[in-house]
Amino acid sequence: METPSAPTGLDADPAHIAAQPRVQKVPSSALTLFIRRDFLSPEECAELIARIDRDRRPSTIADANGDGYFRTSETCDLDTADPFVRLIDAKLCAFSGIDPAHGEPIQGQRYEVGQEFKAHTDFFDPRGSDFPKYCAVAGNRTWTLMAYLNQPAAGGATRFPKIGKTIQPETGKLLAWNNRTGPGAYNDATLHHAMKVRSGVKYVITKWYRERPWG
Ligand SMILES: O=C(O)CCC(=O)C(=O)O
Ligand SMILES: [Fe+2]
Repeated sequence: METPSAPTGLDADPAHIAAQPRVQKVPSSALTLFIRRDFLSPEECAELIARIDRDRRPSTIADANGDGYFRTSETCDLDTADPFVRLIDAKLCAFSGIDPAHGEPIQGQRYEVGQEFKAHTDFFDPRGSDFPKYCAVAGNRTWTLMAYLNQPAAGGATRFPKIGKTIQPETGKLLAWNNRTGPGAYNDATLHHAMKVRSGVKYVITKWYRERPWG
């Protein structure tokens, strides 16, 4: 793995992301969304999958809406003391250019056949009842980085219905998007649906950044 340079910004600079090798910008005036294929190597993905399989638990949601099938996957809080996880985190922070202090610990998500995470935004609804619980200290989410760790045999795409874009899982492929349009302004065009896996198992990691330092 290359040694990532130290990130310094409090928010991602889209120009910093766009300037990196092999980065594609999804054409959309409504949403800043980048794709970087092969961001993680197959070996890095395999190491992360092993940790997710070992430590997974049922996923949860904020502002539960009464739909018990809204998010049926499993989640893993990757160990922030694990040197391998720290390397992956540094690589993500170098890509985003955001100060690591603003990052939540990386999570893993695992979906079996029929499991999904229905259309949602990663930012928390400032009017939602769970907002103080999740956002009092660090504020809302700013950027999302998400990497697919494998390619399930069928299904498991990530659909952004408001911009009409569906992204297929591929081992090591990274997505990065801005959840905000400006300070305190959250972008509904980030709505996305982790669609049902039809065959095989799907694994991803998610890295979310906050308006203020985490914890
Ligand atoms: O698994 C995916 O494709 C998306 C995951 C996601 O949206 C999330 O964990 O917030
Ligand atoms: Fe999400």
